[in-house]
Amino acid sequence: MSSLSLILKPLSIPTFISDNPNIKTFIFQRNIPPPCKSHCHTERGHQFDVGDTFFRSESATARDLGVLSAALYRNTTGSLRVLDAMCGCGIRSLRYLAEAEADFVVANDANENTRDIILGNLSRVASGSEEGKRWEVNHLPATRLLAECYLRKDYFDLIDVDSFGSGSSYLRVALDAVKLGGLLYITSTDGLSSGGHRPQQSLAAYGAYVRPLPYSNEIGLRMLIGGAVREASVLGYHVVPLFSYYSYHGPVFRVLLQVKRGKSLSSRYYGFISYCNRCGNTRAFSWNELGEISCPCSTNVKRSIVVSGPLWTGPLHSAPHLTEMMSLADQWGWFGDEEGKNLEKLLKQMIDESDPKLPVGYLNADEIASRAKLNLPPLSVIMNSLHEGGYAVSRSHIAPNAIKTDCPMVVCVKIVKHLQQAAEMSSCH
Ligand SMILES: C[S@@+](CC[C@H](N)C(=O)[O-])C[C@H]1O[C@@H](n2cnc3c(N)ncnc32)[C@H](O)[C@@H]1O
Repeated sequence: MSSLSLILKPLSIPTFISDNPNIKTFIFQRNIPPPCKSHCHTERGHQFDVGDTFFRSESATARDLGVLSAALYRNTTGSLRVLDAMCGCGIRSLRYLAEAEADFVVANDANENTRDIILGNLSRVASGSEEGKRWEVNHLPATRLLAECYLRKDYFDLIDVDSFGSGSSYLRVALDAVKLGGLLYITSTDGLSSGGHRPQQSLAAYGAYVRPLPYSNEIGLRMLIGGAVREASVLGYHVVPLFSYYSYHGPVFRVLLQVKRGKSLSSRYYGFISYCNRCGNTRAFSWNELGEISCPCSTNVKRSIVVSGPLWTGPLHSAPHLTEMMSLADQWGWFGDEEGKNLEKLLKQMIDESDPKLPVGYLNADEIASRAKLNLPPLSVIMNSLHEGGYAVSRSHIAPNAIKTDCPMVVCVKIVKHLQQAAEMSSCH
């Protein structure tokens, strides 16, 4: 220990910050949370330092969703070991420890320069210390860390992979290292592939040939889940999406999957999606029907139908899981402020989207308007009419200016025209 730190020892001033590594060690050994040093942020009441690490405050919602699910998992199973494979400044690890009360968290980031920032932030969790073995910090490439965990049979309840790009190269190793019944929180930021602009890339990453469809951001989620379904199936597992979340900041596609024993490559929820440019009809179908793709409206199938797949065609969320997330967030008092209201709205929309009658995709208001050749009334008015007509309908959390419905586009266009006529007639009277 340096003479300087010896001099400072009796003072043990928590507000003292020094670049001298000996003094820093002294502070950590006493488990006194050092104050935030630079680039301070606060999220859900936790103050933390981001330094020069990669951090986006816009990802707070994705972190909220992960923490709620982790806490629910812990409440159900009684334990929670988390591997935060790409932790940046360690904010997720901190929140899994403090809010979800994880028993143990591995905070990993390949970039060694993040170490001091992560250590500083995790030491803010009152009962945590590296020595106390409630958390540890690593700097390995995520694939290597996950493979080593698997080889040691050190399985985790929750593996969070907050990667850049398609994220597909982490799927197999993450599936290997997660417990059966455990959770995988995976990411893609590959908006070009979901838009259908790089079908070769989506084929390489997820085994799905994706072409441009009007609900590309939902396709991004289905592509990611489909890739996980395929990888899980190789290992004899299947995955169930507990929620799927799209954020236009990035864009970022995030999916929380529960991993279970038994294969799931059945045609029920894994197949192809076709969209007819002529009538706007979307259809999900299995590989058995690949030879007979058609649309009732179409005379020239080849020209007017776009097909993508294979992808996940099943539910994007589990409504019971989302309902539990809602009540936990409410119990934690999260819905009080502006940010909380947005989260509450998001969870409600996701629950509405989980109606099993709702098909794949959504109808964009602009597309309905251009097919009807008129300005649309508010979406809430259209949704009421669709409800009255006996159709299932909800908003989409993915596209604010769209609706999900089992009403075919042609019928929807007729309803909109009818609404317009009714509005014109009532204005004449
Ligand atoms: C999107 S950021 C993580 C943000 C963080 N999870 C959060 O919520 O603030 C991705 C992080 O992964 C790290 N990274 C990139 N490639 C990696 C790899 N192959 N293995 C582990 N970490 C990696 C980067 O250094 C970066 O900090």
